[in-house]
Amino acid sequence: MTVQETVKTYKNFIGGKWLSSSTEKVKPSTNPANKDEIVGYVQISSEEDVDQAVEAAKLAKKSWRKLTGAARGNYLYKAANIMESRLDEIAETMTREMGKTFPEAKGETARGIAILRYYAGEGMRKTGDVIPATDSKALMYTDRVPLGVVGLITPWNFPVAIPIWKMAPALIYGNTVVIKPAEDTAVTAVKVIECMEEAGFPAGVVNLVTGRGSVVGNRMIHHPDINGISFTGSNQTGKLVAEGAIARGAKYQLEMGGKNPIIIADDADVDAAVEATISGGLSSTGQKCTATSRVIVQEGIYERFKERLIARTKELTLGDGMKENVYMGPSANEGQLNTVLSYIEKGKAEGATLVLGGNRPKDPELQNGYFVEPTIFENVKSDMAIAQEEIFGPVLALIKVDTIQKALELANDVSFGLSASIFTKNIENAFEFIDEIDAGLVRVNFETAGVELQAPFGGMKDSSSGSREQGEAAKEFFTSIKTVFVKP
Ligand SMILES: NC(=O)C1=CN([C@@H]2O[C@H](COP(=O)(O)OP(=O)(O)OC[C@H]3O[C@@H](n4cnc5c(N)ncnc54)[C@H](O)[C@@H]3O)[C@@H](O)[C@H]2O)C=CC1
Ligand SMILES: O=C(O)CCC(=O)C(=O)O
Repeated sequence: MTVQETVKTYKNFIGGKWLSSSTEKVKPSTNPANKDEIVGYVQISSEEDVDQAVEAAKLAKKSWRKLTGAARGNYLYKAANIMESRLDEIAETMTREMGKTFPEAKGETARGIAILRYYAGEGMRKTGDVIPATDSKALMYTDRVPLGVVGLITPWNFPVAIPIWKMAPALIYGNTVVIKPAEDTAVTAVKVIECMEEAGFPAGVVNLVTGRGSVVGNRMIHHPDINGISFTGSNQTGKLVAEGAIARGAKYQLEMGGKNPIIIADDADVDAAVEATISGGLSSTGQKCTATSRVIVQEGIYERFKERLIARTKELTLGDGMKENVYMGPSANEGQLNTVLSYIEKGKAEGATLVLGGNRPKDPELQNGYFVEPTIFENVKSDMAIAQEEIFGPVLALIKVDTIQKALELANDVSFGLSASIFTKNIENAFEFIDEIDAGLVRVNFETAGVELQAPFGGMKDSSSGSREQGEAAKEFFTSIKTVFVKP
């Protein structure tokens, strides 16, 4: 391919060095708001590049593990400070690479910095317990030890937060890392790794290899020296990660899709419920695994809620996320746009009523990007594809119900179980919802999206492999427990 000289080429980071792939091939990472704009070129790496990165991580693991937690934490603190000094630049790269608005990208980068600091502090916290032994002279205790080399496969929808919420706990608990970011957001990932390089992490502790999932990701799944794999992305790829990891006895962790319900009870605060539905369903162009998509509304409030939702959604500005006052950017890539458009067609074909949007916008300024209008359907039945399958786009499906019991039943009538929310002033309804809902993240009078970095995050049913990320829960995946018995 012809490479534009003025656009920077970004390399892999292996064993503390920036290296071109053995394929000598690069690919452009483009702006979904303007597909002619190339943000940077990234390496199309080979299996050999992965092998080299794993070898570097293997070589580094002993001395990294031997450092104290506090010493490892200092590297994370330094990386956080460096990232903070580059916050706007990294956020701008994120907006240009995947389309979310600049304020959202800044918020996410700030979240990445906070995650680094949270786990830096974790280096000073306890790694085990003393347990009474049956022998009164013996000391019995547990200690958390690292897995060794961990492979991290990350998606494009949170190009800073997800890589960091996997890397930071992996590193603080003493693992070395090989990360493969999504191709669409590889430049942003490189910039995060640059901050870690500048923080002075020893060579081989952090390695980055960019490229195709089917090559780089696949090699990571099957590499005999990768002791654990943490993955976020589609259910389809998640299954491959699980199968490959089980086949060779490696530990794995999957965070996958969602089809998240919000229940609006008759007694809900309509304005608050509408704002939460918009924020949960349409911010980041609906491209969050925690995004709201099934909007289950009790009949007494239905018309008021619907009218207000439509009116507020009409006010949202669609456009290039770098422009001021834009609420919603484009879909992150052409495939994603086509997926969203095909679900809109399916919704119409299945008999749901389109009440807003449903098309690509007509604005001439938006013709060169992957834009789609915020879309609302009503008369949606729970078994329709738009109510069952993850769309990952700005599409809301309104389902009318007569009772809260019916709302709860429908909220659970889906194969996913990531997040769920209810808007109600009735405490009994709220607690019944908390009790009954099959979801890993449960909200009352708050949107379905957004996570707290210090709390466990993960889903039930098809949304995850059952493990939890973030907060203290990350320790479960990134460490093994040694039970020690010492007899003098
Ligand atoms: N849970 C979440 O946060 C996410 C969910 N998705 C869902 O997945 C759909 C498709 O998006 P994609 O980007 O195609 O997801 P994906 O699952 O293909 O990509 C996620 C990561 O897996 C890698 N990958 C792809 N194929 C692989 C393979 N054979 N072996 C190992 N790694 C592989 C990708 O390169 C990327 O780094 C979206 O429409 C959405 O429904 C996508 C991204 C994030
Ligand atoms: O809602 C969030 O902030 C995180 C969502 C998430 O983890 C994802 O979409 O992959």
